[in-house]
Amino acid sequence: MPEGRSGGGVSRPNRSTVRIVGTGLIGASIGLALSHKGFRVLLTDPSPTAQALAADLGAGVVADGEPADVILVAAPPDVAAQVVVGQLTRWPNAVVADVASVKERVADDIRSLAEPGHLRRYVGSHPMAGRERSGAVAAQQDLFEGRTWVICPLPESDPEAVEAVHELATATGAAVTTMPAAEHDAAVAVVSHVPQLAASVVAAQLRELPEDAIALSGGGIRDVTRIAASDPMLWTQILAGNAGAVAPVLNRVIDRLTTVAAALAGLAGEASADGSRGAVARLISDGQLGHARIPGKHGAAPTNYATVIVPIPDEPGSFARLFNDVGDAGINLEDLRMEHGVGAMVGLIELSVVPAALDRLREVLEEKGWSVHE
Ligand SMILES: NC(=O)C1=CN([C@@H]2O[C@H](COP(=O)(O)OP(=O)(O)OC[C@H]3O[C@@H](n4cnc5c(N)ncnc54)[C@H](O)[C@@H]3O)[C@@H](O)[C@H]2O)C=CC1
Ligand SMILES: O=C(O)C(=O)Cc1ccc(O)cc1
Repeated sequence: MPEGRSGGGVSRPNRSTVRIVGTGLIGASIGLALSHKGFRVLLTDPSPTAQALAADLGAGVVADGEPADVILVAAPPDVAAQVVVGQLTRWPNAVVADVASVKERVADDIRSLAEPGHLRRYVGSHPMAGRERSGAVAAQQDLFEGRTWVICPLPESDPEAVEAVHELATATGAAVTTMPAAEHDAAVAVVSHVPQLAASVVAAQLRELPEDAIALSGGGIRDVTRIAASDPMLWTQILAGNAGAVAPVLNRVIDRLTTVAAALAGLAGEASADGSRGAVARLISDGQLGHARIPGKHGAAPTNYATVIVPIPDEPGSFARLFNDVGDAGINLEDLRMEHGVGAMVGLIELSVVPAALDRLREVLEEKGWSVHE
């Protein structure tokens, strides 16, 4: 799509070569997925080590001077706009997209830095998949499989450019949805940014806990705090970049917690207890209703899977034996979780299947000598 050609005359770009700028967790994961699908992937990162590592892991090749049809900027949010503008300027025929977790701030910065004529080649985007770890070493080829990838075009974005980014996102296995940047930012404030703060504040309570208290940690605290292991630098940038949308949601959370804290103080005898149990129950019940709305795999309607818990010995080959036994019986595992047993060398594997497969799963496992718990 050469600069200066606009309107109906824009030709369909050749999308076979993709450049990824920023080869950390997300950049390298995209590179792995697209390389696997036969795209030629070029890698660029200001850190020579990050760039070489991504190439070594199979995310693409380092080829700085070679042009690409589409450039995906997977740099940290606070430099994303400036990197996008640099790429739009350096490669006048390329579509340029970013994958930053915040969209309105990045779009505003691009608009103020870029030449207006370049904006038609820019498309904002955000894969709703990630990990609590950084760098190419944590990259996964299937990271985007079945996850949502949001595209936030500018009003100026050329439909061909949007289509090019749509095609790449789809090639990673993601399901694409399109929405304005402001709507995206309001949504991720609730489904991603406040959850990060909630995980961090709960995990922070563990810092001073005595060893024998921390030893009681089970599935609940692990589930609620998994993303507390995230990178503080990245998350400071994300939260600062979406501060306007996050602050009001956080205030609503604080209001609800304040109500429950007052109710519990009442029940503890420090104040009036009238209505206290109702306030506590309302919060837990509203949480239940909200939780039930989280979509299932591949964005499908929420599904209640049936689960069994299987203790496995902490020794080489146990996992493989269990999975082979399930696989040989033709049973599809929908999900699995593992907890480490306390005080014994066992792991507790929670296997999730569709309810109709539960009896067969239980039967097969017992036949093969596994003990099975509900
Ligand atoms: N971590 C996550 O779970 C998700 C992150 N994102 C977004 O993806 C982007 C990248 O995040 P991660 O891969 O997690 O971070 P990361 O820290 O793993 O990788 C970032 C990479 O960008 C490079 N970089 C730094 N400055 C640069 C510059 N000026 N130009 C080009 N590259 C530069 C770094 O050397 C590093 O290799 C961020 O914008 C983030 O908001 C989107 C979805 C999920
Ligand atoms: O680890 C998880 O479950 C996540 O949800 C990670 C994540 C982090 C940042 C994003 O912008 C999108 C997804």
